Amino acid sequence: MSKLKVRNLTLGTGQPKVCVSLIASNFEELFAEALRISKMDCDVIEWRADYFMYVNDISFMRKAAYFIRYAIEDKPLIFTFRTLDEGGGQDIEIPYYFELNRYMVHTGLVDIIDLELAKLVDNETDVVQYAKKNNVKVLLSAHDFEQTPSQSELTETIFDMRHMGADLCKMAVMPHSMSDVLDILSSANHIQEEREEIPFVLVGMGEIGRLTRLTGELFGSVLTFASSGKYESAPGQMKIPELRQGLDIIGKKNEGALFGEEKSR
Ligand SMILES: O=C1C[C@@](O)(C(=O)O)C[C@@H](O)[C@@H]1O
Repeated sequence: MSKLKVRNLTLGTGQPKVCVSLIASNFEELFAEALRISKMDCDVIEWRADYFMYVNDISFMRKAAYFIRYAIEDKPLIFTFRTLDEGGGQDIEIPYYFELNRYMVHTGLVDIIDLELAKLVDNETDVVQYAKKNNVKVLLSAHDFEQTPSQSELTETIFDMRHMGADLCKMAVMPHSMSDVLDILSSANHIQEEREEIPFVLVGMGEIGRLTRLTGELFGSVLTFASSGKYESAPGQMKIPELRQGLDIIGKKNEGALFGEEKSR
């Protein structure tokens, strides 16, 4: 598993790190949720800004980001604006999508920006280079809420993301059968075996996809998303205690001799 260091956290060692999404529509809710989530047993926080009603006001966005950073202290923060096409809460104009991400990099308050691969393929932007120049990591993502693409499509998409400069590559898709789940896991296994240097996340959403949220230590996904207890940012997310329990059971800690590694969390 390839390693990616963000603040004091190293993704890609031991168990997948647990991320909770911060969802709020107004300032009052944002304050309350940021403080509540900051006390949870998670490793990373994702601000899903597509649920925030002031997203078109850049100075409000800066204030909101300041408050989140204050509340979560030193925890790594992913800035995500998820568009409707990919299961998000609202849309914004494409030029503003890039401007907003650029601006979040500029504030120095976020550690990772999540950019949708499809937006980068279809539009000219220097936001990836800008983030890298400013030491903000780039997560490229793709979502399919309808189906699970073939195993080779999953794998190739992750490789394409890496090729386009992603520090972290993520796909979340919808399985409808256990053979879809196996395709997701097989693709993950292939990526970890063939391209060990790529930090990635492959998620199967929905109830039957849950297995993929638990098996990162075995199949290479470096991050897993949990429900905040109040909101799920995608179907199939578990609450943190049950997710942690599952990660402990499925992880390698009982197989030290077999895997030849020390458990680390
Ligand atoms: O891309 C992802 C993964 C996710 O869709 C999930 O399935 O847990 C949840 C989203 O908030 C996040 O941006």
